[in-house]
Amino acid sequence: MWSSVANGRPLAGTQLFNPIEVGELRLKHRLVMAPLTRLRAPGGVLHQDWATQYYSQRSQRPGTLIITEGAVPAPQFGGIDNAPGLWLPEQLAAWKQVFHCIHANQSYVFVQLWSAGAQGDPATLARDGLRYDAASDNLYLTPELEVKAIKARNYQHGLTVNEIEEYVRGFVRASKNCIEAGADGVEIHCANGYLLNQFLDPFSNKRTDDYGGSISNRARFALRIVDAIVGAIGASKVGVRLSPFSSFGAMSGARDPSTLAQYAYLIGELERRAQHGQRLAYIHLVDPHGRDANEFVYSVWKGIVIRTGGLATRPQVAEELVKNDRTLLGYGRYFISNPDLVVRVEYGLPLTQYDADTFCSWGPHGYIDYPNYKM
Ligand SMILES: Cc1cc2nc3c(=O)[nH]c(=O)nc-3n(C[C@H](O)[C@H](O)[C@H](O)COP(=O)(O)O)c2cc1C
Repeated sequence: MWSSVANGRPLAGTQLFNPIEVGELRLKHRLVMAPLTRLRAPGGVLHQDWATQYYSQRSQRPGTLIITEGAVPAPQFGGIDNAPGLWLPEQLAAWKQVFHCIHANQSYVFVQLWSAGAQGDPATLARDGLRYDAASDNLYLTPELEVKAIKARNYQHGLTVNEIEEYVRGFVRASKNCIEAGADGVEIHCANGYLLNQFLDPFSNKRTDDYGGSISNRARFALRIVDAIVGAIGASKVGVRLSPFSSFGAMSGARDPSTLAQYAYLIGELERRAQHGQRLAYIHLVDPHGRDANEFVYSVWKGIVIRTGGLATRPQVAEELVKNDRTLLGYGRYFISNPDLVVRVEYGLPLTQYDADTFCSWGPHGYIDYPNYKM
């Protein structure tokens, strides 16, 4: 039923399997489950049985850090049907079960906080009486989104300063909800072309106020959110995800000459806060194919770094990256199809190939029916 791909090189005995401290947590190894949207949460409520089983399977190795799929702090943050939410009691009750089963495995969980912005669906938002938010008015990421917005008469809306403050409050409320429900922390999603990335990128941010125009202004929204969440739950419970050189979601990536400066500034600001006693748990980078571009992070940021992208089939790259003593490795797609990925990477066991058609489909197939490796 499932096909497999060779893995090959066991990473047992490398630094990947040495324990490490991340915030207040002591992980037993450095292989992290990257955030993976599965869109199986109608009304924003995770399926009680499937979701607990899914996360329980993937946290089976004690001491693993799980970063959850992107979760939406409030309806206005979304526009993506079946993404889990963080505002209703029934949504939080379902999350509570998930956290409980991860902890029962002696593993840990950070919830990814997601705001789609212009990557939300303007028609879905219009159906629910919600704005189609972004950094700037009518500056569509793609011609397809423009057509959709016009058809739905829900034109792209650049956030006002008051609305920015509403978002900040929404992020804080959701972070507190996560901690109260038992999560170990939250990851702020500033990557992959979603709302906070849209503010960072000069292609999608043409604002002329305090939130646009200069590198420091474009970073202001992300830093406001970091500071507000840190004030609410503490720096050691907060991570930030960035994708500096990725063009996913129509972002500029390596095409814009200010990308390196933009992210060096933002990460430098996070390091400055760290040196004043507010060190975040980690910075999580989505690596582009030529991953060397992200090496600058180590000269700016002195805390924990997670590197994600294409590592499952390239164990030699993983081995090289993890030689750095403050690096953890994130695995995405192959964690979907290999619930026991940690042991497979450890011993170089074959990997089950993932089925992309079931990444965001409905039902338990491709979600909780991938098997452990049979020795
Ligand atoms: C089905 C799917 C869903 C994803 N959902 C998210 C998400 O919710 N948040 C996020 O930051 N990245 C998301 N990603 C990106 C992954 O976290 C990861 O960066 C990417 O898959 C590259 O890692 P990999 O090569 O190990 O798969 C998703 C990727 C896939 C394939």
